[in-house]
Amino acid sequence: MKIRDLAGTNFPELSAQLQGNAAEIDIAGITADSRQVKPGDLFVAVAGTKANGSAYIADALSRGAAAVIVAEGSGADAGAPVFELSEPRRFLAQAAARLFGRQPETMVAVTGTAGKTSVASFTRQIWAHSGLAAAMIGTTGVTAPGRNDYGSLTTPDPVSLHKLLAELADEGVTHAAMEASSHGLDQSRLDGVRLAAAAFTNLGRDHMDYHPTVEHYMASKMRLFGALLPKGSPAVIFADDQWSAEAIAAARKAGHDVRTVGRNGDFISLKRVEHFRHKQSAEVHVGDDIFEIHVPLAGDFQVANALVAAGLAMSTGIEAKVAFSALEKLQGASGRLELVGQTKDGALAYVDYAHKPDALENVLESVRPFTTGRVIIVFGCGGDRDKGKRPIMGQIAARLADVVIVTDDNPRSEIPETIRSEIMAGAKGATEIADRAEAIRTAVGMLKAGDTLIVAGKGHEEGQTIGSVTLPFSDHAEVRKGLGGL
Ligand SMILES: CC(=O)N[C@H]1[C@@H](OP(=O)(O)OP(=O)(O)OC[C@H]2O[C@@H](n3ccc(=O)[nH]c3=O)[C@H](O)[C@@H]2O)O[C@H](CO)[C@@H](O)[C@@H]1O[C@H](C)C(=O)N[C@@H](C)C(=O)N[C@H](CCC(=O)O)C(=O)O
Ligand SMILES: Nc1ncnc2c1ncn2[C@@H]1O[C@H](COP(=O)(O)OP(=O)(O)OP(=O)(O)O)[C@@H](O)[C@H]1O
Ligand SMILES: N[C@H](CCC[C@H](N)C(=O)O)C(=O)O
Ligand SMILES: [Mg+2]
Repeated sequence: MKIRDLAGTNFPELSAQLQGNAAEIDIAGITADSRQVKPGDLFVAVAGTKANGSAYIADALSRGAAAVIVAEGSGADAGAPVFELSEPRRFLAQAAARLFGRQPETMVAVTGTAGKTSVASFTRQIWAHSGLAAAMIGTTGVTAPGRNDYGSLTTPDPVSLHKLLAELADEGVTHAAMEASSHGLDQSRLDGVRLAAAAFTNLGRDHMDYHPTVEHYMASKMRLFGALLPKGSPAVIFADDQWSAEAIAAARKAGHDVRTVGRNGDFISLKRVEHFRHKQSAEVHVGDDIFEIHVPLAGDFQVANALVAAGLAMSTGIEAKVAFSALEKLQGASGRLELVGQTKDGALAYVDYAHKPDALENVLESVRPFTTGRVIIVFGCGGDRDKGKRPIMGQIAARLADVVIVTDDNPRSEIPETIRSEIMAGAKGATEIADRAEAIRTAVGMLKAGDTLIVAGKGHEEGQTIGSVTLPFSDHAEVRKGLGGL
């Protein structure tokens, strides 16, 4: 594709720089990583958290880059076609969309602190139940007919994303639900994706290592409505969160068709919920129609996630009745309050992905009503991530669980003892067991009739990252091993 076609009408500042032969430069591919440049590629130099791509222009050119885009004011002149743009990240995403040129026809995205993976997965399942070829892209990777690929980021980088979307479209996938992380939104990873609808679940403390303030965090999430969703499209918003009003205001300001769900919702209005051990039933109203819905999953929050997913499916043409009947067969996303097994006398062992305060609080509160014995929790906090959440999570665990075991969860480059001691500072009476396998073994060994164990923080993850090495590790496997002897 010619560089002038990549610039299109969206980037007049680039078109203006493409004088004479420059406009005719052929672009074979695109990348923001100089190490990935192949002859004929366009290298887009972006400023990151660790490095600045503009330091790698010479590297990109030496590998055969046909042209380079840099941030305004970088003033790079390496004797090659180098063009300046005010928003190179936005260009990267839009240009990747143009180069790959196709995506599943109907795409939706969901943002929020907790529930994104679950909502994306449930939306895919509702579509699939309706006979559509549907995919989801998120923390657990890519799930589509004939595909179950592990992915490293919740929201992939734009070049990988558009390559993937083109592949999915070629495989016949017509519907795709994706997670929009705040990093992804802030870094314009989703710019260029054509969205039919978008959703917001909730906002709580997360990623405070990346966002300077909670307002910045919320504003990043609201880019989904303000910058990405085409004006007038359905914006499905969970109405019972303390940040719902803000999300509704942002979506209205952007001119969207706001559809609220939940107890305070007017699109899907939740009237009554009954929680059982492994499922919940609820009465919901949609206009004048009344439905009884059944969600075969534990955790109060799963009803909220199911309503957001139903709202998204209904916003893409699925009938309410069909969406709600699909909920009865929902499978939870891997490692989201997932019942892994039980002891002979019926104590339950769950694996969960709560790795932030609100999620931990929610999950502990969710299991209390059906726990006649003790609630036992095993968890840790990741290294190189928000340090402030550690004592808060310690306090929540100490307040809501009867037995707390603090252990390691991806210490990465930090000293594991330090992370644990920061959690322990808030967790009065907790026990510290560094080795996660031993911590799980110990907790499973404690289980008596009526108890519930939650191993939180890693969910679907299959490794433990210590330093820069990731060793194979699975909470599921360790829980099963422990239960094997009981
Ligand atoms: C903090 C963060 O989000 N970093 C992401 C970001 O990297 P960055 O732009 O900061 O990169 P950088 O290392 O500073 O380098 C700047 C630029 O120089 C380039 N470079 C660098 C070296 C070189 O030799 N040549 C070169 O061209 C890099 O390719 C990059 O384009 O963009 C990269 C490409 O898109 C991501 O891989 C990278 O994710 C890192 C690995 C990461 O851990 N991200 C996590 C925190 C994340 O994004 N998480 C969210 C939320 C998770 C959730 O809660 O669900 C997610 O969506 O996964
Ligand atoms: N609607 C919700 N409200 C509060 N907590 C929730 C909600 N949904 C899920 N959780 C909790 O958060 C954990 C992660 O859920 P899920 O993976 O669906 O969210 P996510 O937004 O994708 O998270 P992440 O950003 O880590 O990928 C669950 O294991 C559960 O503990
Ligand atoms: N996407 C999140 C997941 C954290 C999961 C937890 N196990 C940890 O390592 O902190 C992150 O990378 O911050
Ligand atoms: Mg997720």
